[in-house]
Amino acid sequence: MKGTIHIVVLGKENVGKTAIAVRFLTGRYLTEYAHAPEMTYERTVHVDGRPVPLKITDISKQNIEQKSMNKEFLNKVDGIVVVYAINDRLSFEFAEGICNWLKREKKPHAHVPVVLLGNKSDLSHIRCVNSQKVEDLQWRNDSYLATECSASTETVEITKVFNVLIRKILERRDSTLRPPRKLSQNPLGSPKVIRATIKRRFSVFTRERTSTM
Ligand SMILES: Nc1nc2c(ncn2[C@@H]2O[C@H](COP(=O)(O)OP(=O)(O)OP(=O)(O)O)[C@@H](O)[C@H]2O)c(=O)[nH]1
Repeated sequence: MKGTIHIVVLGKENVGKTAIAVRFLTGRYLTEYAHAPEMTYERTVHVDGRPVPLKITDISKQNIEQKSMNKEFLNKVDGIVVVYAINDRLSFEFAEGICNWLKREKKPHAHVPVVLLGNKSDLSHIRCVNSQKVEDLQWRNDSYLATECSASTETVEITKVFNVLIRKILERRDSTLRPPRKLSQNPLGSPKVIRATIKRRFSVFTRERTSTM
């Protein structure tokens, strides 16, 4: 569909990538999900009352490694969610590895926003990754955000995260579509500015002349 936003969800196996995508798109949690190297879901969602055609691709670990060879991959995505589970240290290290890879590879696409999302926050009693949660969901460096959620217990937090990401993508897209600002007809500026500049220049001569008298 024209104007479709494409978000990819990356991360180690079993961290809840499918659960997060399904939770956001349907509001439901199913406990067991089919394990596939790559799943794509398409749906129109509404953000701030605006209909947004959305495609979410959930990519498994072995497929990410293949994708990293593919230089075209980042050209085609609008936003990235990197998921780890807060009770799985290795999944966090894997997610960090993806973020570092993205930093290196996406240099020409530095505007692609990335969310680092710690899932399974309902398992905080067996947490082994420090909390990354930020209540206000503020972007760092304008294109990076880290927070946590639980696909098993609630929809609100996941919806917030995706909405913040979609808003950021739309903002970027709208600003590139906006026509360039009209430059002033006169390269020197408006008549008022020109008059003020001339007056300033002449006042120097007047002062110099009076001081020699
Ligand atoms: N406690 C808890 N379990 C979760 C949560 N999200 C997902 N799970 C469970 O974690 C397991 C893996 O979830 P998936 O969504 O299949 O994970 P995935 O990352 O897509 O896994 P792959 O398809 O193997 O890459 C399932 O048994 C889910 O029920 C969560 O927020 N809390």
